[in-house]
Amino acid sequence: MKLRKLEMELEKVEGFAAPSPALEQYKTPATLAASFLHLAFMSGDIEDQTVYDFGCGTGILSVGAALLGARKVVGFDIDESAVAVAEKNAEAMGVSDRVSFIQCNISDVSEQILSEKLGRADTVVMNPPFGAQEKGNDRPFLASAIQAADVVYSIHNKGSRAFIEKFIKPATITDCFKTEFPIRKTFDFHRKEIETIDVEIYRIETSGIGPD
Ligand SMILES: C[S@@+](CC[C@H](N)C(=O)[O-])C[C@H]1O[C@@H](n2cnc3c(N)ncnc32)[C@H](O)[C@@H]1O
Repeated sequence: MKLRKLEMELEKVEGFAAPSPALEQYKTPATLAASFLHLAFMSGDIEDQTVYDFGCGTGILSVGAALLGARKVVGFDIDESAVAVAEKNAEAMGVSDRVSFIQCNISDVSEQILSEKLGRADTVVMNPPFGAQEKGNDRPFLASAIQAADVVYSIHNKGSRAFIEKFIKPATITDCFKTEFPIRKTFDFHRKEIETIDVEIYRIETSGIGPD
């Protein structure tokens, strides 16, 4: 599927009914979600692959991965109500045969892999909390992602490279793409209708690190 078509499809994905600031529930805009997934697709990390979406929210990245030909997609989110919307989105977008969702804390995913409930994926895609509400909220996402798949795509605040490089060792960053994230006014503390922040998309190779 071409980038523009994917973007148009992802515009149809419903967002959070009552977003939580503590969980940093910002839906990734369709333009950014489409270009993020397209990057992964062009590197051969989506089509025919098993893809996990960490902090899936209402499922925009899960649905997009399925539209780009992922064999199987599993989205994980701590918020039951977000998972319920994600399930409806997958159904409405005609991909529910290949996409499922699990309500859990992301820190518990490697335990589930260890207990073989899940197994490892080929690729993790994620737009984790940036730690704007509580510093370090992105850490459990990175820690679980490098255990869960061979390749990880993750969106972070501009200037995160040194921290990520150190945190994920012995996994390595293979690519970093700079882009913008337009965040619509979602919470009372947001002053502008749209606040655009500079972000970086990282591609990480884990060389098969798995749960200990
Ligand atoms: C920035 S939103 C991204 C949502 C969605 N992936 C998207 O791209 O639109 C981050 C998501 O992480 C989820 N989240 C936050 N902390 C979590 C945790 N400890 N375990 C699982 N999910 C968590 C939130 O509920 C939220 O849906």
